[in-house]
Amino acid sequence: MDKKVMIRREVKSLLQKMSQAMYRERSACIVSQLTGRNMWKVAKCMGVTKAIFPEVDTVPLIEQAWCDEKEIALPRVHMRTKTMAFYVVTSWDQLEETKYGLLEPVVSKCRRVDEQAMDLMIVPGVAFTRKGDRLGMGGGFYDRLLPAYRGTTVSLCFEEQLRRVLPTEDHDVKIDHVVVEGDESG
Ligand SMILES: Nc1nc2c(c(=O)[nH]1)N(C=O)[C@@H](CNc1ccc(C(=O)N[C@@H](CCC(=O)O)C(=O)O)cc1)CN2
Ligand SMILES: Nc1ncnc2c1ncn2[C@@H]1O[C@H](COP(=O)(O)OP(=O)(O)OP(=O)(O)O)[C@@H](O)[C@H]1O
Repeated sequence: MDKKVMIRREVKSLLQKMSQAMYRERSACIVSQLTGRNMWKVAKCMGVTKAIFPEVDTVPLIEQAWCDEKEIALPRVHMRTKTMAFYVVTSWDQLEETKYGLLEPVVSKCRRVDEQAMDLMIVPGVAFTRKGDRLGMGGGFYDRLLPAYRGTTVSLCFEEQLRRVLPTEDHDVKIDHVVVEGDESG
């Protein structure tokens, strides 16, 4: 079996054991590690996805951003071109479930924001290394987006998602910071 497919399965089955309550609690803890850091404090406009299990839950992150009066933008994917466009979201009713099981902005209710205008991109993934290698869901969306992006990138990582090594390809873009569960926040 393809190595990437195998790792995605492994990580999912490791995290599947977690209860919903635990998932929320552990995610909130990782999010607070991020919000304690300088990169969060200085960020004015951030890109983030509505997480899908086993990704770290981003609900507390989105609500903290609203609290802190930071702009938060979510992507809408274009499957045919494998590209994404980001829209500033200010309340949950601006999101809708789309055909890929994602929760995405309703274009008519939100303002489009260019990726160049964002200063912190929270990049989703299934597995990471401390060096910033990332294995995603497999669309290659972020590998296409990130070369043109100039701001900081960060990913949120449960212990079970951390790997010593991951298979990499030439097009893969490294993440600047991986916030690993349980690490000292600096
Ligand atoms: N929570 C979350 N949202 C995210 C991402 C993510 O990793 N996590 N993405 C990160 O990139 C983008 C969406 N990535 C996706 C990747 C694959 C498929 C998917 O369903 N693929 C099908 C084939 C679809 C097709 O080509 O027609 C499949 O794998 O069977 C959907 C979304 C944007 N939103
Ligand atoms: N910059 C790129 N240009 C063209 N094709 C790309 C690029 N990046 C990735 N791809 C293609 O997209 C597919 C998925 O790539 P990959 O497995 O690296 O995705 P991923 O990083 O796991 O997913 P995602 O970025 O959506 O979270 C592969 O077929 C890959 O060749």
